[in-house]
This record gives sequence, structure tokens and C-alpha cells, in this order.
Amino acid sequence: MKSTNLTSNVIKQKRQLETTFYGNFSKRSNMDNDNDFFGLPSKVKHMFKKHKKITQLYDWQIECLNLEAVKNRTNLIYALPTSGGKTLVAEILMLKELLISERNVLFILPYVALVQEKVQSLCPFGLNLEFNVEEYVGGKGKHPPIQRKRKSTLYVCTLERGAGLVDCMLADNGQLGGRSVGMIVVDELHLLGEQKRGALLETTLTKVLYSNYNIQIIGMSATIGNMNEIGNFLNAYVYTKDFRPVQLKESVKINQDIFVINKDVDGSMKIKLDRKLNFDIYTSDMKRLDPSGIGLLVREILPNGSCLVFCPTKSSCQSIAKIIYKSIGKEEACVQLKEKEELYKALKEEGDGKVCPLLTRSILFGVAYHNSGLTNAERKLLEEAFLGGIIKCICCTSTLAAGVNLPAQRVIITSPFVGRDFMKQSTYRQMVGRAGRAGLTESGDSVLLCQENDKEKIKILLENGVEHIDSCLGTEENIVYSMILSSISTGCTSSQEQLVNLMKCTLFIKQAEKYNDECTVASDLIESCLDKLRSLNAFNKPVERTLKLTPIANAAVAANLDILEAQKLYTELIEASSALLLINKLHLLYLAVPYTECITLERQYVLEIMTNLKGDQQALANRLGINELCISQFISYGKIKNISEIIWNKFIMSLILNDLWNKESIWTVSKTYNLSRGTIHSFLSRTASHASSILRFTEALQDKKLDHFPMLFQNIIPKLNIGVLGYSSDLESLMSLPSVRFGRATQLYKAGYKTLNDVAKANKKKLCNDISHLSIKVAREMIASAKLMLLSKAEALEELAESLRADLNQSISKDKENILWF
Ligand SMILES: Nc1ncnc2c1ncn2[C@@H]1O[C@H](COP(=O)(O)OP(=O)(O)OP(=O)(O)O)[C@@H](O)[C@H]1O
Repeated sequence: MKSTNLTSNVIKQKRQLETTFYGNFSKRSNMDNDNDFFGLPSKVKHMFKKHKKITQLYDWQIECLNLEAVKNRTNLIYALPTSGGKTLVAEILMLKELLISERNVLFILPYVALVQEKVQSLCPFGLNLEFNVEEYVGGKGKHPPIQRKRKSTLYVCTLERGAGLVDCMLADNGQLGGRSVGMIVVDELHLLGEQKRGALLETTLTKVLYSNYNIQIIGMSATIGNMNEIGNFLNAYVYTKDFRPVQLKESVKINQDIFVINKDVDGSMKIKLDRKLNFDIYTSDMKRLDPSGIGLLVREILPNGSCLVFCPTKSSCQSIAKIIYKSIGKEEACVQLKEKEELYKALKEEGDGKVCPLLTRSILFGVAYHNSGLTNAERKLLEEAFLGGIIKCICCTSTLAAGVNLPAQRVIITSPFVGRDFMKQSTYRQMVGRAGRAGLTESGDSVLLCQENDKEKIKILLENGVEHIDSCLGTEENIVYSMILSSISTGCTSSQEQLVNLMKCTLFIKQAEKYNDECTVASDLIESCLDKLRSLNAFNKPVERTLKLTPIANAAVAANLDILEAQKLYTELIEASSALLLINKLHLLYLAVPYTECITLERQYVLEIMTNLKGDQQALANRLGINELCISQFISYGKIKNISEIIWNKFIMSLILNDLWNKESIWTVSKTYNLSRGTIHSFLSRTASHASSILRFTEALQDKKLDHFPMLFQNIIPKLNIGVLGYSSDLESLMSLPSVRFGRATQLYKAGYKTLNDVAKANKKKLCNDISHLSIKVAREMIASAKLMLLSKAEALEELAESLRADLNQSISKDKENILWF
């Protein structure tokens, strides 16, 4: 009876939502019978026009979508220069899978910011075309996913969370949330060549290839030197095109001379003097401040253009932004004043009442810096301002080129070095690829600033082909252990022979075999890894030759931890549970700090903190064995000898979390620990991710001694996820929206949009008026996200109610049968 009531309530709630959002449900169902857009309803075409301003596909996009390989669901990898329009092809393929094949899709992206951007931009599509969009970053996203059988779901995830989702899928016969997965899309496939993350991506894809669940893999990338080899690894059709929608004029500046670079028909480089940079408008002071003329190059594209300035280090972004805003004429400081003020207000709200003094001054001139010292929320506001033309010039590091989609009219590369290393061809290509805005400008240009003595290296940089991708798996043994354990835990393999076959599917073995036909690397490697894993007690006694994992090894897989971390965690939790300090959250926060946390604080700050511990902090220090001896060892040797360094580091990092939890402003915390606010925010995100691993570990382990932990961690994870610890939970639901961080949530709350429902029902124009620095596009996406989230929630409840009812009916009819029988 109860379950029927729940069902009818949920159905009522969902109908109400649907009537509010769509007008009339039956009308919506009849939409678009004319399937003329690659088999998709023509409504999709209109949506691309409305939301992405795309009216026509490029020839290559049409050619690629019509490939036999695509029609036959063969795996596909395709490579084009940056901004070639690769994402659109992937989006159309994903929509086909979600709407026509009605299967779930996993979309793996390399950076958190890219995942959030995608979720935000795909929500209107999910809402109108009726599929779910779920975000998996940090600690966000249920594991295993919520059951959603009625509509297909697009899981948008980072590489790390994608690896976890693939394991869930393999453990559930190729399904996620009760539906089959039909496609996995990987953006920036060249990451395969990166240490750690590349190896993780390689093992994730290898398991999919080996498992044979008929899942189509789509990979996209800027050009890769050995596409065919990567195609061979992924059993994929390879498609490449050298297409750029806007012309790119590349140049190099040495002293005052600017040389244009042209490629001859035979592929050789022609470098020709184009012009001299004119310093005449600079005063002698300005010449001294900006001897290389970066400011002059920026001035050339003003007032209508936009410019990305790539700097070699994080700190140089700030100093170069300062030079540029000082060199820009006063006229720039007089335009778009209202918009700039709104941006300032939004930054202030995000920054807990303060804005960095340099940004305060530079945004007046339309200039900003963008690096990991800023919080994600501040960076997002600056990106939106750049796309909206309020900020005309952003000084950033090369990570921005890979992590954010920001096109500009001009790209200036201030040095051919990234940190201390000479730039790689792929990095250079990714940076210059940002020049030119498709649909907005007809061409874009790039200027690389270099010294006379870099000439030879520059020539090689410009002439050489793109780099090959080499597997990093050989040097990442922890990732090989995890692949072995997860493939056994999910049922993909169960014997040594099967593991060898799995290993043979990796890029690492395929590349090793290239040079050696009789290669035994796979069997040797599996043998030595199994020996090591046996010595770590990862296996129960085998029954015949079947490998079986211990509960801790199984829980490690569920939590995406490697076996050593899982064992460390188990011991730590057992020790903690014997005397857990629950006077406040400090002890729990201590447990949530990842073991591999790599932030090191300066010595003088550590001393200041450790010699002034307060009562609760001292209690935990005592509990962990941190005493005066440790401090004196730290003073004398800079190292601790009587306790593990991990405990010492985790303790200090937990103090940061505790200060934030106790409502200390991020500016004060940043000063106390001498860490940038951006660094603190990324630490929070890693902690959120580790806390959700602990939750999954303890849930999967089902060990009575640890059964209080899931509830305790569930309590702190939501706040860690949103990156704001010490504030009221009223903002939590607003901050679950992809585009909403603390400042925007506060503005929404103050303006009367207190719940997701308020945002879902908002009028986009009114929302823009009520909230500073909010574009119509972002407002529209925000409203769509709120609607989609509420509908998905209502539908999940509905499904739960249905399954409860079915369960109940079954047991009632069984009872009846039994009564009859007796
Ligand atoms: N057919 C098209 N017509 C007009 N604009 C397009 C078209 N296809 C894509 N674009 C636009 O071009 C820009 C770059 O596209 P996209 O991000 O897909 O490129 P990409 O090849 O994935 O680049 P990256 O290598 O940076 O990921 C986007 O703003 C996108 O909306």
C-alpha cells in the first residue's frame, strides 16, 4: 500500500514537472517524425543551430559521419588539427547511440573543467531529446550508477571516474544503471602517451576491447604521429584530415623582426621577414617595462579582437598580464564599464568578498591572467568574460590550451619553453590551434617570441612531424596490478592464461611485439605481477587454476584504489575506529586526505602551525603519535623519523580542511599556509575523490568493524564535492548545477532562486537581470540543467517505486500460493 502511494505521488510530481517544462506531454511525443539528420530527428539539427550556432556541417564532418566504419559500428579514431570541429562529430555519434540504439554512452574527457563544460552544454539536448546526463568528477556521481532503465544516459566523466564506470559496467554484463552501454568516446586520445593517466586510459580501453560487449570505441585527437599503430591497438578505423575552418597565419618574432612561416609544396618550411614591430608609440619607461613588445602585439588586435598570451610559467602569467594592461591605452579602460563592474562583482562573490588586486586593476583594461593559482570558479568567470568579449586578453600557461575551449583572434607565445623544457611540437600545435574563431573571424594568427640563439631549435620545432604515442604501461606497475585485479573482480578474466591474453591486447605489448615476433613480455609480465600480488595477499587460495580475490582486493577495485593503498587504508580505518575522535570533523577529514597528497608547505609555515595547535588539533596529533619529538626532528633534519611522513603530511593537510570547515575565509587559510587559493581548491577536489573512494571501499568490504564509516563519510562528501566546507547546506542543491559555484549560488539564493525548482522555472531574461555577469547562453543552460536534474530525480524515484511494487506483488502472490498449498 505504502509503495503504491509513493508511486502515485512520484508520477504526479513528474507530470507536474513535465507540464511546466514542456507544455504538453503528448505533443512532445509526436515531435519530429522526419528523421533526416544522420538518422536523428530533424529537431537535433535545430538544436545545434540554436545552442551552438552551427548551421552547416563541414565537408569532412559529413564524410566522417558517412564512413562505412561508422555505419558498421566499427571502432573509429579520427585526428584533425585543433578547432577542426571534432567534437561535433562525436556528439552526433553519441546522440545516435542514445536516441536510436537507445544504449548508454560514456564520454571520457581529460580535465574536470572540460567535463563540467560538456555537461552544461549537453543538458539542453538531454532535456529536449529525453536522455539523462550525469556528471562524474571528483566525488560527484553515484558508484555504481543509479538505476535508470527508461531513458538512456550519457555519463560524462574524467579519465579516473571513467575507469571506475568501466569496471562497474564490466561487472554488470556490459550495463550501467540497468541499460547496456553501446559506446565509449574518448576525447584527447593522445593522452595515451602520458605517464600514469595515459596508462590508466590504456588499461581501461584494453579491458573494454577484451570483454567483447559490442561496445563501439570512438577516439578523437589532434594529429598523432602513429595513428595507424593506435588504430591497430583499438581495432579501429583511422580517419585523418588536415582541416582548419579558419586560416592560420603563423609567425616568429626575433628581436623586432616578425617572420611569417609558410609551408612549401614539398613540405619544407619557408620563413620570410614580414615586418618590424614598431616601438615608436612606447615611452622610454614602457620600452623598459616591455622590451619584447608583447603589449604592442596585443594592442594591434584591439579594440575588436581577442588575444591569448601563453606564458612559460604560472607566475609569469601575472607579471605579463601586468605589463600588458599597463601598455594598453586608456581608451580600453573606458569601454564596457558596466559589464566589467558586473564581472568584478561576480569575482568578488566567488572570492569570498575579495578579488586579487592585480585582476581588480587589469580587468578594467580588459586583461586577465588565468592559472592554477585562481579557483575554478574564478577561472570559469574569466573564460565566460573572454567569450563574451569583456576580457580581450588572457595570459595563461599551456595547460589552458589543452583544458579549455577558448578561441582567440591572435595567439602570442611568449617563449618556446614550457617551464624549463623546450616546447614539444604537439604543445605548440595545440596553442596556435586556438587562433581564429570559426564563424566569427576569417583568419587567425600566431606569434612565437624567441631569442636569436633558439633559431635552430625553432626550425626543428616547426619542421618536425607530430610526436608518436608510446605506451607508458611498462613503467606503471601499480596500474598493471590494478588492471589484473579489476579484470578478475569484474569477471573478465579468472586465470593466468586469460590474463596473458588480456595483456596482449594492450598498446604496450603491441608495441613491444613490433620489434620482436617471439615476444614473451606479456606472459613474463603477468607472471611477475601475479607473484607480487600473491606476496601482497591479494588472492584467496585458488580453486584449481581459478584466481579469486580477497575481500580487500575486491573492495580496492570497487573503490578504484591500488592494492597497496587499499591495505594501508584498511589498517588506518581499523586503527582509527578503535578511538575515533568525533568532537568535530577533524579526524574524519584527516582520514579523507589522499596518501599521495603532494603539496609541500614551506618549513617556517609548518613550524608556526605545529607549535600553535589548538585543543582538538592537539588531541588528534596525540592520537596519531605526533609529539614534540617529531617537531624537533623536523626543525633539526627537515624530516620526521619516529612516525611515517604520510601521517605527518596528512595531519597538516587536514588542518587546512578543518580551518575551512570552521568557516575560516579562504584568503586567511591561503595566507596561513602560504598556498594559493587555486591550490587549496584542487586539494579539496582530490580529497572529495578520496573520500568517495573510502565510502565505496567500506561499503564493498562489508566488514562489521568498519560499518560505521559509510555513514560518517556520506556526511562530509557533499561539502567536499562542492568545495565549500563551512557554509550553510542551503546552497548545496544549487551548487550541484554544472555551471554554479559558490558565488553564483549565493547570488541566486539572495535573488530568491533558493532551490533547483526555482531555477528550473526561471525565465532566462529575468535570470540574467537578477544575476551579475550571466550570459543568456549560460542562463539557458543553467535552467535546462535544473530541469533535467529534477526530471531525472523524479524518474529515478518512479523506477524505484515500481521495482518496490513489483517486489511486493511478487511476495504477496507467493504468500497466496503458499496459503493455497497448505
Ligand atoms: N560545422 C561547423 N560549423 C561552424 N562551426 C563549427 C562547426 N563544427 C564545429 N564548429 C565550431 O568550431 C569550434 C571548434 O570546434 P571543436 O571544439 O569541435 O573542435 P575540436 O576539433 O574538437 O578542437 P580541439 O582539438 O580543441 O578539441 C567550436 O566552437 C564549434 O562549435
